[in-house]
Amino acid sequence: MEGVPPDSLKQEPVDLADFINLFDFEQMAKGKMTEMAYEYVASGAADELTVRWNRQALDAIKLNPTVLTDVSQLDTRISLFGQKLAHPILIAPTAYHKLMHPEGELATARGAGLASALYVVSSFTTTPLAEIAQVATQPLWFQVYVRDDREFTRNQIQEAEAQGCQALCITVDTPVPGVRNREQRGNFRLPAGVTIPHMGGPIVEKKPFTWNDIAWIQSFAKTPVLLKGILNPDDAEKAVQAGVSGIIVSNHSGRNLDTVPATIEALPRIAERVNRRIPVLMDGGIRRGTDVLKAIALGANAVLVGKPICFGLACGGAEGVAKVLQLLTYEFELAMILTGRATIDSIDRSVIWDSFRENKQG
Ligand SMILES: Cc1cc2nc3c(=O)[nH]c(=O)nc-3n(C[C@H](O)[C@H](O)[C@H](O)COP(=O)(O)O)c2cc1C
Ligand SMILES: CC(C)CC(=O)C(=O)O
Repeated sequence: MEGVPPDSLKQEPVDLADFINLFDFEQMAKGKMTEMAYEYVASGAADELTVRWNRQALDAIKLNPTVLTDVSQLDTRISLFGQKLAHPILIAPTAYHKLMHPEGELATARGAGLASALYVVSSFTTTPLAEIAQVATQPLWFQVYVRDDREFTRNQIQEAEAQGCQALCITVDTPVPGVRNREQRGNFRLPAGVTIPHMGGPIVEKKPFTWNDIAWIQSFAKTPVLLKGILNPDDAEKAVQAGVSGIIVSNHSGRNLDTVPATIEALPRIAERVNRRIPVLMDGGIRRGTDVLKAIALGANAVLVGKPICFGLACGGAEGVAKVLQLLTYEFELAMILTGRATIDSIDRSVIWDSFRENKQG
């Protein structure tokens, strides 16, 4: 697959009306991407146990609806760091969008605009931020992979802020990439002509990446700093103490350290520890409107979606990305109506069926 130009992607048009849920996109994307690109996106680390657990744990949670409440004024809006968002579903940072569609990140940004979604641009973007910013109509945030070279990192962050990115997500769960057997078997290589203008090169260093680096970034960052990839409540507490603006509970879609728990399992104890001092976001396996509702009920202020966006992009460019987000927001609205929750604030723990109590009462 080495040297495959992006225009070799199979770009016959598909009818997006055929897609009725997020799982449909993965099926279709398989036929639309090179095998190397598909394996890169679809795979997880090692035995992919955490990939499976992300979904299984969400599926295992039951809902406890309230009937006959007035949901005529449904309101999905949220506010994060003073930024007003139409709904709590964000585009997670994912690398190399030109592997998925010739228009790459430009199509993603247009799709985000069509679906009123905030887009977190990966530092492995294959399109310069300056070009993405020109087509974006919704807020952009920037995800940062911190390199050993501090000057490089400082310039990368300052450039992102200069291009209008409104927050920084520092990824803390990838000092080195995980054991990615499927990626190895697929002999992953960036095709000729596809570049990563904000990264300079792959993550090769075994970094002494610590809380000192976070303090250093905070010393010059002008926008809110979030830590992406927190699973341990003690780390969440350290993040609050370090004065970061927010955290993202994430296991990187099970792509880094296999056998860590599902994010929906880690979320409640992290939310409890943080106790609303800073926003807590979450990603990993969100595919259904009910998943969004469950995450918010268990303490998330917002969720991010990764793989389905990549598959939507592969299937239909900007419209594919938009369709993924529109299906998910629509399902989320239905979940709110059907559980009797008219606002995001009203989605609390009481919407989760308490199986434990049920068992005790026999
Ligand atoms: C193909 C792919 C590329 C990714 N690239 C990045 C990246 O560049 N930076 C990052 O912080 N996370 C990256 N992630 C992780 C996502 O930001 C996010 O944590 C995860 O995909 C969410 O889970 P989901 O895909 O099950 O929705 C990537 C994930 C995928 C699937
Ligand atoms: C280049 C990779 C490290 C990007 C990433 O985070 C991923 O593939 O999960």
